[in-house]
Amino acid sequence: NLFTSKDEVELTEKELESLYKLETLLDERERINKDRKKKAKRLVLLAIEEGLEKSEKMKERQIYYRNIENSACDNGSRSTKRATTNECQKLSTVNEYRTIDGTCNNLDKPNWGAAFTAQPRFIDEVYTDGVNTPRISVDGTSSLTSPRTISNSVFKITNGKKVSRAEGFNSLMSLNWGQFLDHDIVLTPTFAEEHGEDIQCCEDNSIPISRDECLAIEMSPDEDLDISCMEFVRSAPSPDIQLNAGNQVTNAITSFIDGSMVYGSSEDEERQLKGLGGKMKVKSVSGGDLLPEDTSGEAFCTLTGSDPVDDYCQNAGDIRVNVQPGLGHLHLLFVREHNRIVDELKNVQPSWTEDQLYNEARKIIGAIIQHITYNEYFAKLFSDLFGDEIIDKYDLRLLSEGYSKDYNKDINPGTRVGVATAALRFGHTQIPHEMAYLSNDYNTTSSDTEMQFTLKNPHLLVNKAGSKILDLVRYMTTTPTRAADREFEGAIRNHLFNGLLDLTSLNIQRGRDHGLPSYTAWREYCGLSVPLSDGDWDSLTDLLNKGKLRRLYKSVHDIDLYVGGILERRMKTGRGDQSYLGPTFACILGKQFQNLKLGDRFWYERPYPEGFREDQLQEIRKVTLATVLCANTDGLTELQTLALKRPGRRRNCNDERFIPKIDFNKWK
Ligand code: HEM
Ligand SMILES: [Ca+2]
Repeated sequence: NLFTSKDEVELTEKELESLYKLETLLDERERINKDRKKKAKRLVLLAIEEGLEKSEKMKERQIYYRNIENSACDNGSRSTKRATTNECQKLSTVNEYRTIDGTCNNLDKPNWGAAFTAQPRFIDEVYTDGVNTPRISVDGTSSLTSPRTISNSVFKITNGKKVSRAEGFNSLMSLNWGQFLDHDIVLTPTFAEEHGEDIQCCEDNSIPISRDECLAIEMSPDEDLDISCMEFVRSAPSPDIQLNAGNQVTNAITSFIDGSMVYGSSEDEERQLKGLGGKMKVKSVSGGDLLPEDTSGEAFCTLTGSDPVDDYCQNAGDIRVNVQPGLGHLHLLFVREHNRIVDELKNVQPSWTEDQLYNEARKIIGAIIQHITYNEYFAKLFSDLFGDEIIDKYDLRLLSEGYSKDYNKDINPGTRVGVATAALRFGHTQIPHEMAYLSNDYNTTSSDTEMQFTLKNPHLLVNKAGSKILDLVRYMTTTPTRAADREFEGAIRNHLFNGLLDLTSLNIQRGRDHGLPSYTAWREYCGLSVPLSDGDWDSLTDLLNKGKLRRLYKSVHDIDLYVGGILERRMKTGRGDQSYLGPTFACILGKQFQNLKLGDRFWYERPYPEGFREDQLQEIRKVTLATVLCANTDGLTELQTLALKRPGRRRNCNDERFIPKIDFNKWK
């Protein structure tokens, strides 16, 4: 106790007044919280009767996941296979290598982080009926403003031009890395028709169709697009649904940062992708090895038709590989690196079997992806992703030598709903207006392809039998990303996948679909200041555009997490630069990536057998994205040391002072 009777302090009148004000404010806040809780409880009680009925109906209905029949489900039926600790103990490699579906990572909780489990939450779901009906305003009666109206008001480019501001310091590789990482930790399946076809939620782009699987988006009065209904299919409920809880959604892939987008998240996928001799399957063409062709005909991919020879749909460990060429390139890069590592290992271990080569190469690839993510993506971007405060608070710093002893089997590594549905989607602000090639003088850009024409279309990557990859890599490592701000390019805000679709509207609606609590609940969860009343807009000093928000939402407590998170002022890094993220998204992502580090038994800094021998670990610690790019890009002779940043100076790929190489003799 600071105030003992001896040194009791006499307060001035002004100080007394402030103290009194503070006490009143605190009382007021407590009352409001009590009221809010009471209101929420009443809603849940009201919903129990009607809601339970609905939840039963959802469970009974056969659920068909889009495009993933071949992975964890057989013939479209749901996989209910779950691992047990006993089964895990019987696996011969349980101490050394990850399973393909992420089971048995945690030996007490063998399904934590595994594919096809329910996404855990940081904060409980909020549904109006306690089950699956999207939330309404906290006033208890008004519905929330349409996501598209919000998008048109706050996410549109307003600088008079069509293109948003460039960041200047970060290369497009950083955009690709964010998406590649996202596709390692989460894939949320949506409903689909019985045979996998897309569900339609709007008739002729104008009239919403009434189906339980739909939440079509209403267009706004000030509309650029000539439609009055935007497609939106709801996420499929998780098989792990609890009778008396709200709807939960599924993660179809492993949450762990384990390279599942390279190898798949099920044995079936793995079998399809594995080649001979421990290597991954490739399509060998004159420009080098490319990703294998999708033969299922179900790839999320449309070819342009004008280029039938230079176009094909790729197959990889994650079904989203064809979403954009920069993402597809990273998939290809790590398949090439896997195959290169197998050759290196064979040199030093000529007697190893196919399986030994495959398993060890897969383990090294997983380690490299973890290392690049925490070392370069989180910490070395100009403007760190989180800022140093978050890096320290959430143990995100890597060791430069020795082993990590931080593994904690009580930490659930599962990708949280708030991460997948909102925080990690910050990356959508960085998407550029166009893609192109850059020639070897680093000056001449080929004619640009507007971004919307490169989506779902791998042409720029596979063009001319792979011989344009070098030009694409030059473009990706040199061109800046768009700023991580509130502006989103028309290519994704009006013409996503070259259609009439708005990614930011989808993000907001997905939050409501998944029962995400509103922005202020997340601030409270993160220990940040919270508005004291429904009308306390002034307390949102971290947000820009308060005026606009006031027109869009009835109460400060109605703001969608995605909207609040994007509009928040960005945090400062230790050097005084601006980081990428505001405090709320930084907190959500900080916690998630702490869980993915401390809750992963195979975290690469752990000792052998889960991790590596110490001398091997030192080799992995040297690797940068530039190392991997130099080793696997035909004709690339020089590159900056940090490929996620734009080049200051380019270094020779063979200069190991700047672009180090793994010494595989350590695997002897
Ligand atoms: C050209 C680039 C990109 C395109 C076209 C794209 C497109 C999409 C689409 C269509 C969705 C699903 C939206 C929905 O219906 O809910 C999505 C989800 C998502 N995106 Fe992106 N995205 C891109 C880049 C990125 C980047 C750079 C990041 C992160 C840094 C990112 C993070 C996410 C996350 C976390 C999800 C949720 C995944 C899930 O739960 O299944 N995206 N994106
Ligand atoms: Ca994974």
